[in-house]
Amino acid sequence: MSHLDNIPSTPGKHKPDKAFRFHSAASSSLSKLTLYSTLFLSVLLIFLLLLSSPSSPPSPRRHLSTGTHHTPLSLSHKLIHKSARPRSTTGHTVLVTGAAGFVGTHVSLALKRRGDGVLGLDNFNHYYDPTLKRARQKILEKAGVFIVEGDINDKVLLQQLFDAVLFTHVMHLAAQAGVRYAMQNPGSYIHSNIAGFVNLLEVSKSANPQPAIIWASSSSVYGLNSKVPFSEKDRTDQPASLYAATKKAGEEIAHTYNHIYGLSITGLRFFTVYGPWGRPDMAYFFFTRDIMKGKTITVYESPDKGSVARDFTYIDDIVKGCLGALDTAKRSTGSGGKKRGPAQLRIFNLGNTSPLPVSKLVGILEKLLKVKAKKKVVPLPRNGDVEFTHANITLAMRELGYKPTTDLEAGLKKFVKWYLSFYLGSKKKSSW
Ligand SMILES: O=C(O)[C@H]1O[C@H](OP(=O)(O)OP(=O)(O)OC[C@H]2O[C@@H](n3ccc(=O)[nH]c3=O)[C@H](O)[C@@H]2O)[C@H](O)[C@@H](O)[C@@H]1O
Repeated sequence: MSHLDNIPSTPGKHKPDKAFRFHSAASSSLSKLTLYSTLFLSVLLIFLLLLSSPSSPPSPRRHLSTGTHHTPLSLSHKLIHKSARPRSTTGHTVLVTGAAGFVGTHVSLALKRRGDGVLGLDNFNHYYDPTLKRARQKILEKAGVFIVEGDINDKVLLQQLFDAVLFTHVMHLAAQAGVRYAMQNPGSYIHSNIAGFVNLLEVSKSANPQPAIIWASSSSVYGLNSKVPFSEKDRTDQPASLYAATKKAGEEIAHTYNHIYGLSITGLRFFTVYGPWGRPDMAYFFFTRDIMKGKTITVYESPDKGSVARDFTYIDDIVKGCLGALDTAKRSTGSGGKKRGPAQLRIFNLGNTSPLPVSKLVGILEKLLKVKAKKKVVPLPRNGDVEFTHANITLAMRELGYKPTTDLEAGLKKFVKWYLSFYLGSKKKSSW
């Protein structure tokens, strides 16, 4: 018989035996004293805890963070409505996630400038220097775009935003970007690119009316394909990185939400986007920094000693593609979580159609910076990078009116001008 057999399954039904009753009588006054002291101390402790902890009001009343400071909801609401209000009744009302990111900032500005209402959302994470994100936020604030600081995984926050504003569109650009970083921090890709995306779609599908969704997929979904140029009809089932796998998963998830809930969804496969206010984790950006500092850069070459190549695409061209996708997006057909009919589901390549070797990128930077790069050429490591990318953009040209016009040299010239002015205070001012 184990000691557990003496413990009653239901409190109060246990009848103590004689020995137990004797022991109880002898120690009853001591037990009472201990009990009262414990009770008193517990009450005191709870009281002290209540006094010291900040009150955490229920979610609808909590404060929305505006980035640099916390603003009460009432004040945020004013800013939110002002930012999200289109200039005319024909304008769109767009939620831009990842608004303080590279593409997010450019797209938000373009939308606002042409008269659409834009509300930004960004978590200002530290994947790369957040001071750059804060600088982009300042530019957006000047243009009248307000960024709510928060994560796409925060369902309560998203719900608050959707309750406050009837978004016609969501431009979903928040993501964990970067191909190589996926080996260091795989969880962040699942968190943002899968869980965060699902969360956003959940809130969107329940909205009434549902917004149309335009979101950033990636050229990396073509993975190890060797047939070029990459067409939307090609297979995308051999990703070379976890990053690519999460973007591919996003495309399948988009299909599900379109199928079940009638959400109109357009995915855009961006091809190595570069330009002013770009991402410091990308090669063109840190090559510039390192060449300027006289630091050695590592240039990858393919196993056959050929150069690794990318279909580098300039940011202004990408912005036009994003706006084209938004303007041609049809309405979602569902409302309040119920599908009412088939809805639009699209996927487009947004590339430049003229891939160039990374060695060419380095050559252009050397010329623009007037500095000879210290190069170390190494075989492409197994780090998630693919050997080449090349977009077929026929579909985007036809459906979105997409037509890239900036070649790598012209685009890098604008980038270098911005870089020198932003980081070194060069007198040659960049456009914004
Ligand atoms: O097209 C895309 O979808 C992707 O484009 C970029 O990814 P990637 O093309 O790899 O851009 P970079 O990281 O800037 O690399 C550009 C080229 O430089 C090469 N590289 C990179 C780093 C390095 O140290 N040396 C080097 O030669 C890479 O192999 C690649 O060929 C972005 O980082 C991804 O977020 C995006 O999704």
